[in-house]
Amino acid sequence: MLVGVPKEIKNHEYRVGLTPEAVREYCAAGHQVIVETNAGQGISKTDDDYRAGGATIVDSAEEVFARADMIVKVKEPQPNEWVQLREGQILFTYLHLAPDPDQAKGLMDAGVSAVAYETVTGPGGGLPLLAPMSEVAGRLSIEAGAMALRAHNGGRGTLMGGVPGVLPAKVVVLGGGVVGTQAARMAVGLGASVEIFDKSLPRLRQLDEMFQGRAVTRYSTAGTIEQALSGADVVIGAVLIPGASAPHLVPREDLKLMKNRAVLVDVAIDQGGCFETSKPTTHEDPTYEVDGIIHYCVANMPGAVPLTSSYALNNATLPYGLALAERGIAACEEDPHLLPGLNVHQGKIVNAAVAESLGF
Ligand SMILES: NC(=O)C1=CN([C@@H]2O[C@H](COP(=O)(O)OP(=O)(O)OC[C@H]3O[C@@H](n4cnc5c(N)ncnc54)[C@H](O)[C@@H]3O)[C@@H](O)[C@H]2O)C=CC1
Ligand SMILES: CC(=O)C(=O)O
Ligand SMILES: [Mg+2]
Repeated sequence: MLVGVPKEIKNHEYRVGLTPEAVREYCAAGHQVIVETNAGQGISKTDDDYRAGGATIVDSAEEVFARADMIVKVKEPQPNEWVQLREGQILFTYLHLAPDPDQAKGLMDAGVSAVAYETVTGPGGGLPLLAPMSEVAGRLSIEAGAMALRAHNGGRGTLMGGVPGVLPAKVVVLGGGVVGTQAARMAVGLGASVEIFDKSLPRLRQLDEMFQGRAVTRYSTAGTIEQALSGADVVIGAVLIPGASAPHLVPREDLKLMKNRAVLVDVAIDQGGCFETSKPTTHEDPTYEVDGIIHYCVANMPGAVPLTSSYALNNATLPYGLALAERGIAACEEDPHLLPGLNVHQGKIVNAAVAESLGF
């Protein structure tokens, strides 16, 4: 198969769909890979590094989209990319279609077969192609929250770990999955006081074991979340219902329960966000304020640490990408875990949770 890698074009997105090492694996398996010139610039990989892996470098994204049988990307295609996709072509990337009907329509109109990283499932449960970026974003969320708490950034001016004689910040984590666990680990490491909320009792039990009292767990209801908001300096939004738009766990009226200039970091923004007042922001202008509360809602957080993120992503996507390159879209029919990844095919949304969430 001819596999194509365009340079990412989303705001401050420096990751790349395939690393030179991954290109080498595709080529060793008998595939050809074309890479847009400078696609690896954000991870300090040159065109020569890609050539050494076996790739052919082409001058434009247009050429990649026109020639490749499968496009491997990181972020959802942007409007000028939708129109270059075509029937019979495979797109393998993050899509997050549930809160994005315009993109869904663009991909349906293009006729492309689009496999979304975030809805591929794992043999032991979980979302193996979302997990590595959730690890990155979870860890980054505490750095983002700590930065936003600083006075010159509009925040309350609380230091995460406090100092002897002064209380640490209180961090409330909504959702104790991959993002939430990594966020809690970083917050605990900085010495913050940490509460983790989830709806799954088995998950809360695992977290209780894991943190050994350094973070406390709470069952997630509207009432318990309201109680936690009043003391919070930073709230991390990390819930997920796979394929669906995130539930709004904090309505606007609850912002008044919070301390002035506290911070909300909505990692779940790519699924629409779990705070009513969230709207996607970019690395260029990551925060805004509503009712005295600072909101950080960057939808491609791992793009800020592209070296770590591109390698972590490729480690997870490589076997699935190779299967698609080998067997085409039939690989989805043959693998019950890759099948839920197929979101768009022959002009239709074919993942039930995504279709339902879009109202299609
Ligand atoms: N903004 C960004 O750059 C990035 C965003 N993400 C997003 O972060 C979100 C979380 O991802 P993961 O941690 O991998 O998901 P996950 O599936 O590992 O964890 C989600 C957790 O939320 C819990 N949950 C569901 N409903 C809940 C409720 N009402 N209250 C409390 N907990 C609830 C689930 O039980 C589960 O433990 C996703 O939307 C994902 O797309 C992930 C990576 C990067
Ligand atoms: C998961 C996702 O949306 C990201 O890594 O940007
Ligand atoms: Mg995202």
